[in-house]
Amino acid sequence: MAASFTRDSGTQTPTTYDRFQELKAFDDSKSGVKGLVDAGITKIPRIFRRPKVEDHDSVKPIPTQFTIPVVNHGVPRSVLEEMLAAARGFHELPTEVKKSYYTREKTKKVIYGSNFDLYESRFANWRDTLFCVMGPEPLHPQQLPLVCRDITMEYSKQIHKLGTTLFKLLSKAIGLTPDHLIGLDCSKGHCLLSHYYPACPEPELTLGATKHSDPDFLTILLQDHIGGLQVFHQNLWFDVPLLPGALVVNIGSLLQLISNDKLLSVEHQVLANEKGPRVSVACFFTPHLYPSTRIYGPIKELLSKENPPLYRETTVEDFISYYDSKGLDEKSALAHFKLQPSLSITLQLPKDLNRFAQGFCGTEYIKPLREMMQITTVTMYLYNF
Ligand SMILES: O=C(O)CCC(=O)C(=O)O
Ligand SMILES: [Fe+2]
Repeated sequence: MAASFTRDSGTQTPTTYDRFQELKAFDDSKSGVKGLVDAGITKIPRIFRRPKVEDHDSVKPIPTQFTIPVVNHGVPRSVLEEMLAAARGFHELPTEVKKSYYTREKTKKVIYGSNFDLYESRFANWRDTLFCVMGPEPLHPQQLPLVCRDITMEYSKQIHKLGTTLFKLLSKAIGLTPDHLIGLDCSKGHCLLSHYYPACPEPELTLGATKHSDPDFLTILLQDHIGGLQVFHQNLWFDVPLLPGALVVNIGSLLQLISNDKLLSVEHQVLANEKGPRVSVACFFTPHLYPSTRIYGPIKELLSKENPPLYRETTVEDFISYYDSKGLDEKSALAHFKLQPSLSITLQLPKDLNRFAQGFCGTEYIKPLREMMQITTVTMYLYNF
């Protein structure tokens, strides 16, 4: 029995409850957050309650100097509208139909679920998702639910083309040849996540999506007219303005890593809302959808004496499993891959080697030192005089 401890949001009163059992009951229902809303709940279950944080209150409208650049994307408006309608159509199918796609098995290409990190996260998000792996192996259309089949294939094709163009522009923007990022397989794998954020009876107590940066190269996001997407910039939350027909493009943390911080990923969250449902469709360009032996690290052509590597190299598997192990949490996973300057410490040891033997300089000493200074490498010079 995994009883855990939580704080009753708003009241600071500690309460204990069997969180695991509640998560499992929700998971076993296979009907997602929409199932709860359809059942007529008027209070959100405890598993969705977020701990109180201050930055939630500091939402500011975007000042003029933070306007988001707008460019022509070339995807017909009708394709965007049909994709949103079909995503909504799927989530509004009878639960019995959706259940056949409900799984936590990550190897499936079409997955309906709620909170991929349900058992790892500190609180569950108020949203359900249909996840479809679209490339590099073309998905067989028959695997898609009929209600969104044709438009998903078309949308995927158009967005993949747009993504390829963006990778060429981004390569040039950071001083590489146009095909450099594509040569690193940045556009090779892509998936679509059709999110559904049902109307929430207590929106201020939870979130549609917890603060995170996307663990991919690039995300192209289509959202409907409801709003709620916010980006974290200079320690403040900013609403992403709703621009009908626009697609939001976010740099993911893997592109930040390989560009050695020339391109920065953006932390974002989605507020829960009373007026939903809100629908969005995110396209992730990511290498974790197919077997890859590539090692990703800062691109050599971007490095110099003045620009040393800021991140260590990683396999795709390690990168994704680190994200998966901690869920869509509020800490940046990229910090885990950051190289820390190594530090040399000179210790003058007393002649009496007994002190050494007693652990003056043993692991008991080094471990807290590492933690305190957050360093990964300690070089020690031992003197004996
Ligand atoms: O629904 C949105 O606007 C954002 C979705 C998102 O952040 C994601 O899929 O990673
Ligand atoms: Fe995201």
